[in-house]
Amino acid sequence: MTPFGTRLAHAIEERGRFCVGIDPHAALLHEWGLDDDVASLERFALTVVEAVAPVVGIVKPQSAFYERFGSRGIAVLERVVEESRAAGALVLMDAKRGDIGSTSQAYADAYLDPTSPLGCDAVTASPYLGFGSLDPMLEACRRHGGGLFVLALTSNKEGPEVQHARTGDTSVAGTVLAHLRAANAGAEPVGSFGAVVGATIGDTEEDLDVNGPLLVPGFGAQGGTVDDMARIFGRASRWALPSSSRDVLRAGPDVGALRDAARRGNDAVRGLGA
Ligand SMILES: O=C(O)c1cc(=O)[nH]c(=O)n1[C@@H]1O[C@H](COP(=O)(O)O)[C@@H](O)[C@H]1O
Repeated sequence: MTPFGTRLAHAIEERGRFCVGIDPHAALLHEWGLDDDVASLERFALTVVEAVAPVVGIVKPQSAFYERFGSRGIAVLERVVEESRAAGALVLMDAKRGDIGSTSQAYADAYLDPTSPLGCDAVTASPYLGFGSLDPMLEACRRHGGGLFVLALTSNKEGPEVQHARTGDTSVAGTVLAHLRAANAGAEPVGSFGAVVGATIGDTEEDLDVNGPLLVPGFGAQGGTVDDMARIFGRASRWALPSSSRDVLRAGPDVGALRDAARRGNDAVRGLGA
């Protein structure tokens, strides 16, 4: 199986680096003139897939917005995964999973095994039970050509209390980044193990070059700009995936308007890393 890093590099080359988040917020369902029920969830999510999955390199459904409808919401999420991949987009499941190793194995089986109903190209993970607890997910990525995006410096204002905490000279975020750098050592053109670094974090002294992709949420609705990303990421922006949900989704429900919004986002970040 071709490694995720290689597949991602092709996707960026062919379609661009912009990632669209498929997050059916209750407020957005309302803005689209829909009810807050599972039929509306399905209409919303599949309209977004139809509009953006044929044109962007990667989409990121946030699992929580589907989970809140129970098993029927998860069934919609399965269709989002399947139809996005059929339209040629990579699917990054935003589930932010992390647990003791034996349970991490079950998360790996759920999201990274291609035979699973929710099998995706990549998944987000939380390292706060210790980076080593994610080993079953890393191993599944190696086996199946999947990718993992591990929280390092998140876009929310509460993140620093944990992520900037230091032991000796090293911050929690620095430790996560060092583990990712080791996991990606020697990979070409880029590794399969990415970091999540918000567009809103401001200047950082951490070395963001992990020879892996950087998922960069916080672009758009949370205030992050292209200039911020160019400044914060420097040469690491070569593999940055700026991600936006609400900013694009507000353009719906018209398929053409949604697609235009995705194209505008893609164009805006094209020059990053040049
Ligand atoms: O992992 C993520 O995607 C993520 C990490 C982070 O640090 N901040 C963050 O906002 N996210 C996710 O990115 C999306 C941001 O949505 P918008 O603010 O609407 O663009 C949501 O799905 C968040 O859960």
